[in-house]
Amino acid sequence: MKDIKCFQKTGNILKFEELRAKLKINDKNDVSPLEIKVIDENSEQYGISKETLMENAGRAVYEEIVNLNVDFSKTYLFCGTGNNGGDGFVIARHLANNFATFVVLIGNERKIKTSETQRNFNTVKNMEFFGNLDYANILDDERAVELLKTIEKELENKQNDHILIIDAMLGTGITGILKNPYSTIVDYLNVLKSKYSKKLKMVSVDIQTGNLNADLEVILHKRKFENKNKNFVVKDIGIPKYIENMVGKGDFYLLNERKQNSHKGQNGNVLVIGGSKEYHGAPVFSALAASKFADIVTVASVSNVMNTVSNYPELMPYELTGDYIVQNHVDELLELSKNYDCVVLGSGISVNSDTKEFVNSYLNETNGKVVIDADAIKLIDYSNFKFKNNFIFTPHKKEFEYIENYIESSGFKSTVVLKGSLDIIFNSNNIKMNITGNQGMTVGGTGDILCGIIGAIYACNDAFPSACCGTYINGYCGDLLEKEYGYYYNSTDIIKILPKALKELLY
Ligand SMILES: NC(=O)C1=CN([C@@H]2O[C@H](COP(=O)(O)OP(=O)(O)OC[C@H]3O[C@@H](n4cnc5c(N)ncnc54)[C@H](O)[C@@H]3O)[C@@H](O)[C@H]2O)[C@H](O)CC1
Ligand SMILES: [K+]
Repeated sequence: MKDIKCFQKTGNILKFEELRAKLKINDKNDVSPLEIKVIDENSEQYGISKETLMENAGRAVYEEIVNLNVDFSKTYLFCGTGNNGGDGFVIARHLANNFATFVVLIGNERKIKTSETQRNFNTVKNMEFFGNLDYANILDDERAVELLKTIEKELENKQNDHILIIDAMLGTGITGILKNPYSTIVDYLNVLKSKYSKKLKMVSVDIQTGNLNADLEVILHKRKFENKNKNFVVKDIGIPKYIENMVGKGDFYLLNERKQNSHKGQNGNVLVIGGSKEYHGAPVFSALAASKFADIVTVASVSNVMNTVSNYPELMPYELTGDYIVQNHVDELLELSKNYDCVVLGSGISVNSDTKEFVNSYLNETNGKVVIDADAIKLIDYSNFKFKNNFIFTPHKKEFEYIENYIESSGFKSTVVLKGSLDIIFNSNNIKMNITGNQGMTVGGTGDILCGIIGAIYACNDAFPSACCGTYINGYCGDLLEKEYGYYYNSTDIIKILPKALKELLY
């Protein structure tokens, strides 16, 4: 296992708590299978390993079995090849020291899904070798029925004995309807349960498999939307609370997969609106960053910016009249925006009064996705502004002061990335922090790059995961560069290393 990074105390951690309190965001009670996958992955990165989680999970279920206070004459563990089965192997290890234990693996021994499950499976096999437990492998219905018949005989013959079935077949990884031999096993077990309700106890690990009529669900870490049993207990498996607040590699599971066999434009069209007579580099940084991820990136700006854009054939130019982007351009740019999945607005746009009018009219009228950065944040007339849910703001500390007063209002529907040594990403329902990045990133242009990356991801994804993953990627690029060059890198280096970061982080 890799080392766990130790966080440094920064002022932003207090800000995080303050914002969380203001937004009244509590820990979630019920989670989806995808959310649990994110938590597991981030736990590995920032807290405890998946192996330890599996050990804690198995141990927690074992303790619940002991709590039943029944002297089982035999315990059977039905285990799948995924991590739910892995939890089952851990339980078997604990059970076998106290009860007659029989482990059943459903599926091919060579197709065990993860290293942590494999490790626990190997131990079970060793225990079989030394006679500490019994083991059988089931590949089809026929073998399953044969074994279930022997269990039925035991229930018939031994009048006063109790038998325990542990369901470690499938957990959060189940997709679609139950396949054979699982469905045959579940149906048969349900028949046995109805015939021998007193003598047979069935306990499900995490989630009961299919419509298994379990006596108890021992749920791990948090309730899942799939948990249906009236009898359940939620067991802690040692995931530190802060993990759920961290952006990590697990968050990338929340992004849509890049479309295979796709044609141009299906993986995002981004329009960057920014730049002015004075600032020509900023929108180009945003656009170049976006172009590493999106299919088509256009820069709409004034002629001065077009000169810079023309050095990069990967960018499409759209030239506007005059020296600044102003109110006169509103209709034209609203029309142009309709051809794009996401607009990145603000880099280098400057702060004159005509531009202010443009920014306010444009944001008032657009219904599209917009990432709002830099000067655009300063120019908004907040007293007449709607924080729409398709807006992502990317302010630094000073720019955030414009927004902060509005976040408690019920009309606050936007997503915000508050940049800092510890970035805080939030909307009205979620809040997370990101710790990638380093001092080298104080160099000019990193903010422009950040909003470009977020815009490109947002073109094909939801706002909150886009904001989280974009922020993580930007800092991750800095961390890759720091490893090689210390703090001696600039924004062009970040853009150059972006493809490597994307390759490493996207699933
Ligand atoms: N934080 C936690 O809560 C932890 C939970 N743990 C346990 O891990 C499982 C989830 O494990 P995973 O490997 O993702 O999935 P499964 O074990 O559920 O199996 C997936 C496996 O099953 C096959 N499959 C999927 N659908 C079907 C179907 N309809 N019919 C038949 N077979 C199916 C497919 O091959 C999949 O690969 C969680 O529930 C917990 O028990 C960790 O141990 C600790 C942390
Ligand atoms: K299960």
